[in-house]
Amino acid sequence: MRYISTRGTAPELDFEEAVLTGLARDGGLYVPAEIPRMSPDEIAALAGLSYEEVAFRVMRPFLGDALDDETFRGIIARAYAPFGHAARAPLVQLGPDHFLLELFHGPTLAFKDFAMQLIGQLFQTLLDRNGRRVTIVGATSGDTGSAAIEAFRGLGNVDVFILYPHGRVSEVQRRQMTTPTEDNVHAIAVDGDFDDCQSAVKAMFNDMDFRDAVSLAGVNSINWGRVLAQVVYYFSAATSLGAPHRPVSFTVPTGNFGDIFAGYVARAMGLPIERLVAATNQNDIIHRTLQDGSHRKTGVSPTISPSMDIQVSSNFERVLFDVYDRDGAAVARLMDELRDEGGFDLSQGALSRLQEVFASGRASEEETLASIARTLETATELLCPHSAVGVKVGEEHLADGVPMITLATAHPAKFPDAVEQATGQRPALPPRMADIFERPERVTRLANDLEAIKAHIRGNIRA
Ligand SMILES: Cc1ncc(COP(=O)(O)O)c(C=O)c1O
Ligand SMILES: N[C@@H](CCOP(=O)(O)O)C(=O)O
Repeated sequence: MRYISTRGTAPELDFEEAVLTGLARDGGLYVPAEIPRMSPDEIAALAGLSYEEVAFRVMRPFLGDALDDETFRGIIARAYAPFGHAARAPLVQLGPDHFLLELFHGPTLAFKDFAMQLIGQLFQTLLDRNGRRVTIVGATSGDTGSAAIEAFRGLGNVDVFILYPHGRVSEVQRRQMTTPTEDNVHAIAVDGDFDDCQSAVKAMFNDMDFRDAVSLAGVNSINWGRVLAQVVYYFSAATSLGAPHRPVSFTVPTGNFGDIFAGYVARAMGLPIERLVAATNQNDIIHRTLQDGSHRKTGVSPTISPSMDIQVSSNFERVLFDVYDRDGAAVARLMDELRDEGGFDLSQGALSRLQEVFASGRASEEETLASIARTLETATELLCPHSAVGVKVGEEHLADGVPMITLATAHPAKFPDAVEQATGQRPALPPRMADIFERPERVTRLANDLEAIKAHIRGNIRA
């Protein structure tokens, strides 16, 4: 299995190098040279299997000879053992054709744990066997950072630095990043928004001296391994509702486009997905783009679903690569336009190809609060604001006879203020996290200044 860059000029890599490398050296994102397909019989055989077995069968074809089967099964088993639900990703019914896929039963209560727990185990195995160490630098709007810190805390050959936008994550999210005591993990509060943090991370990858000097690695969805691990729950959910014998649709609360891109990969592998619906909050660049092909940044505005407060959706580049016939030079031109002019227009052909697969919708702040309240009343399900955006948009895309599965991406207790505002109920954290508000915090606040951030990282890597 070979991996190629969406900008066409970086070296092709195998699975191990693609995962450890992160951003391609031409600034692009790695994708498989070809997506492996599963036959209808292979997909049907997944129904009723454990989540871990589905994970093994779905991900195995992407690994090539990077790991033997026994080692990979061990990685999967350790990754999902800490989850608080036997099904890992249970489905609950919201209405006759509407289902909710609960992805918040992992250690940090967000869907990020599905991939990050796996990546943590994968990195340990690959680094130990090669005697390597890396510096992970990540950007977060709240959930990726806490999941990464949880997955890598205490590891001897990994230092982790997480950049989050100061004042723009929930208190629980912040404390999940600032209260771990291990000296290999570092939270950095940046005076900026998530796009600034992500842009700093990409700039560090594009600075070859810095990149090589610190052995930079990435665990944002820049990393192909992150996307791959998220493909699995599309298969587990769809097969439990009758796929491949009947198609299903998914609605995905969307920010950086990583989660919905995983659904796109599942579809390309042969899973019969009729529609992938991107649900955005008022930071709606993806919704606007899918409506009329105009992809324009407008600046990030803070919302009650802060993890989706994103306007530069990193993984959109991966789908552009496909709808531009895998022409890396064309993708590089679009990305240059986005950087230099703040946006670009899709060709009519590219837009039509996107619209064959994707639909979209948005939710205002009021609609998000109403969605939380309504879902509690009609289905006794307490939603986080991101999942509420998804449910509102999912409801608008119900089609007779095709089950709609909306992804519930975080636990409501991570966003208690919004949930209380909508319902009067303040959701409790699980007992193991109950003392998070008493633990001391450790965080460095920095200006949105690339050189200052790099200097801080260099100065805090363990010898
Ligand atoms: C709770 C939650 N929902 C939705 C999203 C959006 O997912 P993606 O960035 O993969 O589009 C995020 C952030 O990634 C998140 O943390
Ligand atoms: N919403 C994310 C943003 C970055 O996520 P990634 O999945 O693209 O790495 C977050 O919570 O940090």
